[in-house]
Amino acid sequence: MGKKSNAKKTANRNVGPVKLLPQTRGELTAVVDEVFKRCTKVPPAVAPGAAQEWAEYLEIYALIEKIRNIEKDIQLPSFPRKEQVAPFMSWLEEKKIMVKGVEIAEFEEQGFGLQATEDLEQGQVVISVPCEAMLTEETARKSYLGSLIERDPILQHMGNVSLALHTLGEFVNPQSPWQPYLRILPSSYSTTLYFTPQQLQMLKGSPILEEAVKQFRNIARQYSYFYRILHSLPEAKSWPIKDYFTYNAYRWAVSTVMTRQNRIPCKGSSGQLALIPAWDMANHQQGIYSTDYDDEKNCSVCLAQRDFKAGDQFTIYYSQRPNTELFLHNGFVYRDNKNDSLAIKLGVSKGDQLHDEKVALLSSLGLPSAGSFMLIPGSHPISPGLLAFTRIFCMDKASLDKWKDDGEKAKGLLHEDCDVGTTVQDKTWSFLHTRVTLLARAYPTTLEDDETALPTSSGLEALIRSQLICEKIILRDSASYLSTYVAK
Ligand SMILES: C[S@@+](CC[C@H](N)C(=O)[O-])C[C@H]1O[C@@H](n2cnc3c(N)ncnc32)[C@H](O)[C@@H]1O
Repeated sequence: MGKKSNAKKTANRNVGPVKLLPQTRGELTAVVDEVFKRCTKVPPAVAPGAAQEWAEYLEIYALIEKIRNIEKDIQLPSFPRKEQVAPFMSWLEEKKIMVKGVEIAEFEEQGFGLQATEDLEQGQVVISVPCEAMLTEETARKSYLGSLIERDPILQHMGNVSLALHTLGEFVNPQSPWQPYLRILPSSYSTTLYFTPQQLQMLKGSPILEEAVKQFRNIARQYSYFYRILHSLPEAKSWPIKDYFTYNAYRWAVSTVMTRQNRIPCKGSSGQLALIPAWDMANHQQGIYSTDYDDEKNCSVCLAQRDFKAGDQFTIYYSQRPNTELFLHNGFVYRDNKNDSLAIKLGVSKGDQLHDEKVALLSSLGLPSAGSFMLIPGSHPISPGLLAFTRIFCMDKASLDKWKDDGEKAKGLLHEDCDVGTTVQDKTWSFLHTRVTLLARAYPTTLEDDETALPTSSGLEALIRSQLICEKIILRDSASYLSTYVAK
């Protein structure tokens, strides 16, 4: 949760990177090549099953562990986090970053955050950050990595990857103007990139598992791809990033960007990703979005989302993310998340005799023929999209004919009180009930197991248990809601 402090380590910014012996470098390059080969192989025509994906993940994980072991002496500079607060505050002034009425403080498992030093009124400007102080896709292009970013297809199209390399490139460059900002960042994260296979296995049953495996593979691929570039490109020889580019360093940079990035407007385009110093010290709380961009002054502005009393934690509202996304992209879970949901994967089979009719009716409602449909917390757990999909999925030819030609009438399928006839409706409830029951059974632990274990868990285990509890509560409430219809 962005919390790990490196307070016990001593600052070693004058220590240069450790050079590997030629033989060790050769050994490392061979393992990196193997990771690259495995992560870039053309996927088979038929998607591999979960068991095969897991087996491949374990193989790539073992190779990455080998790499981490060879690279273990090449460490990023580390700085005791608390000691960076004073220099960071001076740097904010120098860069004309305005921070009024809040200061940096520690908030247990949330890591660093902001604390109100005076009463703040809703709508009051608390932080404003000029664009020139941020790390952005544009500053990445202007940095020493610019020539690579200009011609590399991945860096051209993936702003987050280019920002991650830029962040690492500046962190290992003692001359970087962003040093006081980069030194105050967490040294480790709770994103799934830091999970062991045993910890990932605890997520069995959760839709997060498949996504986390994909994410791990993507980052392993990117690491091996950039390793090969940085060790073959002639101009990279003098780049500070080259000697520090390890799997651990890349994972850190990717997690930094993943957990802190924001999109800011950019003339003539849809915007660009940025790391916004000081604003990104605020933790998340359910509420209203209160970050704005002042085009005239070219700065990001953060307003108080509500009244805060002196001493309160000053929080912002990140976005409408369900916990599965907060878990995957931000490394935390928000209990009582009003925007929570749990995805059920459904699709109309190509072999279904009514496939074309069903797909046509689904698309008239803007629904896909296959994809993720949501269960939501609360008294009506079947989201409109899930309800309409399942109704159409369960229709026979006569029902489909009845609904197909009138787009307006078809919209009624999104509403629970719409009369679709008892046969279709009964099938719908029964299908959903069975599905929800099966999903709940796919987890190796029960809701009670996780609730009992949570108070004595800590770190990543506590994070995983919290997520499992949120998912299982949605499933439990959905099953109980559906059973009232199925029992009738
Ligand atoms: C933009 S940073 C906020 C500052 C961060 N806490 C730090 O120590 O630098 C976002 C990260 O803060 C943590 N965080 C934010 N809001 C949280 C919350 N409500 N509960 C737990 N962790 C939270 C998560 O680790 C998240 O990835």
